[in-house]
Amino acid sequence: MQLPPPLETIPPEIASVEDYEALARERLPASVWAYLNGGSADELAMRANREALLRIKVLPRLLRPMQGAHTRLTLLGTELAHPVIIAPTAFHRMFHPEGELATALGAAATESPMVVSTSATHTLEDIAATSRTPLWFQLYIQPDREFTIALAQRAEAAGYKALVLTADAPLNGLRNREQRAGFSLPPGIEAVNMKGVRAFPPADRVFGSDLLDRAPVWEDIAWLRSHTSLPIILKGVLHPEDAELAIQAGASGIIVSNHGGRTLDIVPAALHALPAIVKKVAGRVPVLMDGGIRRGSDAFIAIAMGADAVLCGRPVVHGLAAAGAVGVAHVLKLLRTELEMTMALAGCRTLAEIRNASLTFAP
Ligand SMILES: Cc1cc2nc3c(=O)[nH]c(=O)nc-3n(C[C@H](O)[C@H](O)[C@H](O)COP(=O)(O)O)c2cc1C
Ligand SMILES: CC(C)CC(=O)C(=O)O
Repeated sequence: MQLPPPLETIPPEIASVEDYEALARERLPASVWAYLNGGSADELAMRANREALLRIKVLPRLLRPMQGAHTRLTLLGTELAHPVIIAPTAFHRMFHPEGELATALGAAATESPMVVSTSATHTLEDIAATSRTPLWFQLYIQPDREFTIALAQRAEAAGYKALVLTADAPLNGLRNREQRAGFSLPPGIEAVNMKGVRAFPPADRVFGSDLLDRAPVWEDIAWLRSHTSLPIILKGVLHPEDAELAIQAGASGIIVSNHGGRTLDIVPAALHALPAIVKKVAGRVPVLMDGGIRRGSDAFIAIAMGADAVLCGRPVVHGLAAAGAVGVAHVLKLLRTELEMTMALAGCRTLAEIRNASLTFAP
């Protein structure tokens, strides 16, 4: 697959993460862009993620001491320099020739943990060998359960620190934008870690298809736990009762997410679902959130509403498409710096102090 050369240096007028969007778009075929930036159906859930964040305002506190300010946190026993994590996104070689290896280098430059997708385009072992930051492996439980276990065990052997079990996509959402743009995977782009999986041919129906009949259920979490010692983080939780079931099933963490608005389109913004889940979980396991994080101040708001950390999806891929590892590093650096500036201007010395920040709603 031929892409125009990535930028070698970052133009000085690139001031914010969203400036990367235009640079990425120029470098990608229209159908690939539709896959990357689209949501499902009418893209209501995707837009809701942004709108929810834009409506929250922070009442800053004045004249507070800031000596020793930092963004460190400990998550599942690992100390992290900051709370911005790379969300799992599929097929990085479709956006840049070096694919996930470039993303992992960018992550290392900014001490950002990375969640590697089941549908990565480099082997999970090669990504681990390149990485210098904590890696988590995102797992889709496959209809072929034996294959799923083998994949999870490969991730454990390669040094991944957790499994992120994505539960909100037993089927792909209705990807109307992709359909209209005629998206299909370009030649040479494949989910290499899935080689050898027992294939179930695509069905022309939803109900009664093998995919749905073999879709994962709650019992699969206990089954997965019996085959791995890695902590399992459940991704895609929006209902507080599902957060409770996840904890009962032995999950070590929860990601509140609507999959960036790419699965069911009639769900709330992840941010709106967050407070009830935080209340239900009551500190028993970490609660993370993704969807619409485009500024360090968005991370601040999510943390003020109870998230322990956030994940960022599309902007990282925009950075990758525009400028490879350098672009990824720059996107993450912008988010980190903006988070620190927001904390400084709001009078919060630590992430714990953000929790007590006073929030209000935009009129
Ligand atoms: C191009 C793309 C590919 C994605 N692939 C995966 C995936 O393989 N596994 C997964 O759990 N989530 C996947 N997601 C969802 C992200 O992990 C994340 O939930 C979402 O992108 C967060 O929203 P944001 O893009 O607004 O930051 C993907 C998202 C995008 C945009
Ligand atoms: C391979 C896909 C199922 C990846 C995904 O989760 C997405 O595109 O949102």
